[in-house]
Formats: sequence, structure tokens, C-alpha cells
Amino acid sequence: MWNKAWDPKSKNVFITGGSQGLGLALAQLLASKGANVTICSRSEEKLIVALGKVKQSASSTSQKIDYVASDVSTFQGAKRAVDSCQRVPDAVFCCAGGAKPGFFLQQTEEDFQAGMKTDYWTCLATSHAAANVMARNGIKGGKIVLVSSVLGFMGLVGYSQYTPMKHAIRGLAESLRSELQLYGISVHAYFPATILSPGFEEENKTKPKITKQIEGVDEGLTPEVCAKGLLKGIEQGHFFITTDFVSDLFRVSANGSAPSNNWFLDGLIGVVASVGLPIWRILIADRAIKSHVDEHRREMGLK
Ligand SMILES: NC(=O)C1=CN([C@@H]2O[C@H](COP(=O)(O)OP(=O)(O)OC[C@H]3O[C@@H](n4cnc5c(N)ncnc54)[C@H](OP(=O)(O)O)[C@@H]3O)[C@@H](O)[C@H]2O)C=CC1
Ligand SMILES: CCCCCCCCCCCCCCCC(=O)[C@@H](N)CO
Repeated sequence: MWNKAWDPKSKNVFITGGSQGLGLALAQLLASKGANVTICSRSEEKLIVALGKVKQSASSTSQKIDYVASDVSTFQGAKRAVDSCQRVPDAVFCCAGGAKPGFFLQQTEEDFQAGMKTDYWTCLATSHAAANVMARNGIKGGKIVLVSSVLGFMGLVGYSQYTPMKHAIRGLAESLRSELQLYGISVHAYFPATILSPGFEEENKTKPKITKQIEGVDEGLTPEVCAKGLLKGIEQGHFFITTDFVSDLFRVSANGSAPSNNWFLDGLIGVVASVGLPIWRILIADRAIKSHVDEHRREMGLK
């Protein structure tokens, strides 16, 4: 497959969410491999600091390293950002996103709308702008990478504002993988578990105790480790990319008709998942939630 040969050297890459966390780590990694990188996020202040780090990581001074401050949750904002790249991007990484965890009963219409915008619309608007510019400029071997989450394969108490959007990104990735073959553009989706990023620190401020308890099994990976794993997945031509064993279990069990990464290994993982996941759900996750009922009702002041 064409994906296997992908080498970032001299490629023009555009990264949303490039000012911190996964997006910044990826920008630094790709710059260190010789790519021309444009990072994008809303806050110019954060971008200026991040730009310095990406420039330091670059392997040569001739690489173009830029930033563009734009809100990519609208078609206008995403198109403006993608069009502002000095050269048409060969690869676009949609890393912008973030959760505001909380109990379903307490979250507001604004919280749900913010989830749609921050998580789904940033991916939708960026990939729409990117696919148009790549296809219309005859870019060969273009690449669009959408960042979902392991919560794009499953659901967990406290994440109802976020999880459905990450499932939607999976649906978008499958639609685009199929359709963008028309233009030779390959599509990948990344499903990380916990990333130890500034966004994770932020979401922990509103995260219910029960959510922390259940997801605590997963110790998390640094943005740098995730960026490396994501790039490795792209080099291996994986469509659904995962970088830890727990996410492998959920990926394989929710694979549907998506291309698998390795029919033999995924087959074995599938056997472990079909036994392990129901046991985990019944004996660990749902049991923890049921034991939390009384405390929760008191906290919420429910009758
Ligand atoms: N942290 C985690 O545990 C996990 C995260 N993920 C996903 O991985 C991705 C990266 O996460 P993480 O490293 O934690 O990122 P962070 O939350 O630390 O950073 C998010 C980045 O996205 C930017 N951003 C947010 N909204 C917009 C917008 N509307 N337009 C442009 N840029 C925007 C932010 O900058 P600014 O605010 O300046 O715009 C920032 O650069 C996200 O999609 C996240 O949902 C998936 C699984 C686990
Ligand atoms: C044998 C079976 C074992 C199964 C163990 C299952 C453990 C569940 C881990 C859930 C991790 C949730 C990470 C959320 C990441 C995310 O997207 C948020 N942080 C938002 O940013």
C-alpha cells in the first residue's frame, strides 16, 4: 500500500491542536524528520511559544515552520487556516479536541454544543478544507489523519458530552477512507487512551470521581510516545491506529468492515477481547458504578 512508504521529509504538513499536547509533540516529531510544518490553534500566545519548540526540533534551517491562529470548528475558520499554508499540505492532522467531563444530568446544552464543535466540527471542517485543496491541486498521495479516542469505540460514565463526537469521527473516517480513494488521499484515524497532556489536566478539574476510578486502570502515555506511535501506525498503513493494548482490544472488537491492521494478530486480540471486555464491564466498570449509587444520589440531592 502507498501508506507504507510515507516519509515526512520535505512534506508539507498542517496540524490542528498544534500548540500543545499530542499536536505539538507530533509537530516536533515531524519537524525532526524534515517536514515543513504549520501548526494551528486558536490562541496566538500559545502558538508563538510552541513554534519556538517546533523550530528547535527541525532537522535543518531550510524547513518552513509556521503557525496560523484560527478556530477550525467552522468551515470558514478551517478553510482560512488550510489556505494560509505557504504550500498545499501533503498531510493534515486533526488533533484539535478536548473533553469537559461531568454527569449527564448536570451538563448543559452549551456543554454538548461545545463538544460537537470542539471535537466533531474541528475534524469535519478541517478535513473538508483539506480534501478540497488536495484534490483540486492534484496532490499525490495526500493524507488526512483524524484523532478520535478509545472512547470512539466504547462509552464511559462522565463522558457523554465527548464520546458521541469521537464515535462520529470514526464514522467520518470510514466515509472519507472510502470516498477519498477517488483522489488518492489516504485516511487514518487515531484512537488513543489517556494522553498525559495539558488538556488531560484541564478535564480532570471537572471529571467525576467514578470516571477517574474506572479509567485509572489506564496509566496514560506522554504526548511524545503517542505521536511516535501514531506515526508508526501511519508508516505501517494502519487505518485505525491504536498505541496501547487496552485500545487494541476495543478497536478489534468494534472493527466492523474497517480494514484490520493484521488479520492474524487482530484475530488473536479479538479472542482476548471477546472474553475480557464483558468480564471487565460486568465485574469492574458496572460494579463500580453500582457501588457508587448511594454516594452519588446524596451528592446530587436526589430523592
Ligand atoms: N488527553 C487525553 O487523555 C486524550 C485526548 N484525546 C484527543 O487527542 C487530541 C489531542 O488531545 P490533547 O493532547 O489532550 O490536547 P490538548 O487538550 O492538550 O490541546 C488541544 C489543542 O487543540 C486546540 N484547539 C481546541 N479547540 C480548537 C479549535 N476550535 N480550533 C483550533 N484549535 C483548537 C487547542 O488550542 P487552543 O485552545 O488555543 O485553540 C490545543 O492546541 C484531542 O482530539 C483529544 O480529544 C484522545 C484520547 C485521550
Ligand atoms: C481485559 C479488559 C481490560 C479492559 C480495561 C479497560 C480500561 C478502560 C480504560 C478507559 C480509558 C478511557 C480513556 C479516555 C481517554 C479520553 O479520550 C479522555 N481522556 C478525553 O480526553
